[in-house]
Amino acid sequence: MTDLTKKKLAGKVAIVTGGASGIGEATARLFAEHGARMIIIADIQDQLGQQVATSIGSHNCTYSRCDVTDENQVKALVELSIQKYGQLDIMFSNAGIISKSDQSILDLDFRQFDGLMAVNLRGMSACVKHAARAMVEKKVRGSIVCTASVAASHGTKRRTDYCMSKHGVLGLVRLASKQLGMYGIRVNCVSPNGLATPMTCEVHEKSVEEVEEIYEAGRALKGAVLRAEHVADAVLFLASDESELITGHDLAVDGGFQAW
Ligand SMILES: NC(=O)c1ccc[n+]([C@@H]2O[C@H](COP(=O)([O-])OP(=O)(O)OC[C@H]3O[C@@H](n4cnc5c(N)ncnc54)[C@H](O)[C@@H]3O)[C@@H](O)[C@H]2O)c1
Repeated sequence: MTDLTKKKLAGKVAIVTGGASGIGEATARLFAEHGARMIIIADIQDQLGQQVATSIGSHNCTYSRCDVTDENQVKALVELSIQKYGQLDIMFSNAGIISKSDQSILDLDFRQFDGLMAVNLRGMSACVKHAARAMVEKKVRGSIVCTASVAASHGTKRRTDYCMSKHGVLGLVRLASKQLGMYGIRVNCVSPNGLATPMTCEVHEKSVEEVEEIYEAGRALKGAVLRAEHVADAVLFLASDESELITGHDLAVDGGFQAW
């Protein structure tokens, strides 16, 4: 019989990139509720990241500055996990950005494109690479979860660079799941459609309520608001042993956005 009181991440060590805010913060909090031994919040917002870590508790959460665009910083982050906490069981590679300007392919600005790709695709690839290397070396049957988006599998009328970057994340997840399966390492992603986080409120220049209204219109499922906690639930499932046989999967958390 399933033990409903069992903590799903008991004893696990996890890294959450972009953990100072939004989906990453909600996930770090949920990982702590589910008994993770240590959660390392990695971000570039030092004050916020430290605040989140302190509010979760210094016994099971810490903040470490890491700019995911710099491979050496990602490598050092993973080494910190191994040196201080003995292993790395879960990498939630979630840090991401969205461009302010709403360019189409006709006016694609490659400076902006390069800046976004450096975080959303190169940064994510560095996190998968170094987490996987540590897991292979330590013979840990780890779980790597990336944050993709509904824009990973659909074309968009706007946000050209973002859409391309998230298609790349889906490719990364699929190929890494094939390549790392022989080591017992699983690689999956979650794909939310729009929700109100600091990132989307800033880009739309609108309040939380206004942003929620914009995205709600695109969903089949009415009467529920998509929040970061819903995405965190999906990440927890993919990070935990409950999804032991699931790899290479893109789990949509979109209220039926992709159902047509
Ligand atoms: N909010 C949405 O509607 C939505 C939908 C689909 C996918 N996503 C994805 O969810 C992820 C999290 O976004 P969010 O909505 O929670 O936004 P957010 O802005 O609240 O959180 C993103 C975090 O990533 C951090 N970050 C940015 N650049 C970084 C870097 N170079 N190195 C380390 N950390 C960095 C930020 O400081 C921030 O704390 C992103 O990958 C985003 O693309 C968001």
